[in-house]
Amino acid sequence: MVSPRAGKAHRLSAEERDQLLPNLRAVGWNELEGRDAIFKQFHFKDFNRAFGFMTRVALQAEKLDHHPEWFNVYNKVHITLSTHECAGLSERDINLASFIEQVAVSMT
Ligand SMILES: C[C@H](O)[C@H](O)[C@H]1CNC2=NC(N)=NC(=O)C2=N1
Repeated sequence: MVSPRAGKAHRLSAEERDQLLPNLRAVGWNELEGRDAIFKQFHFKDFNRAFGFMTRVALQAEKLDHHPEWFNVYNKVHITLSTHECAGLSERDINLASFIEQVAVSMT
C-alpha cells in the first residue's frame, strides 16, 4: 500500500513554529530541551480511560503512519512526538498532536 502521506517531512522553520506551536502550548504541549520534539503528560480518571485514549490514538497513528513515543502507568500517559525522517519536529507531529487533543477532550 502506498503511504497516505504527501511528500517528505521537513523540519519546521522558525516561522512555521511561531505559527503552529502557540495553540498546542496553550493546551500543555511543550518543546523538549536537548531534542527537537514536543511532549505532554495526560491524566485520566482511571486505567480504562487512559487505555481507551491510547487505543484511539494508536489506530489513527497507524492510519497516518506516524506514531507516538509514549509511556503509560495506570491513569497517566506521557507522549513525545518527533519525526525520524527529518530528525525533528514536522507538520506530522503537529497534526498528530491536534488529533490527540481531540481524543483527550472526548475522554475526560
Ligand atoms: C518506515 C515508516 O514510514 C517510518 O518509520 C514512520 C513510522 N512512524 C513514525 N512515527 C514517528 N513519530 N516519526 C516517524 O518519523 C515515523 N516514521
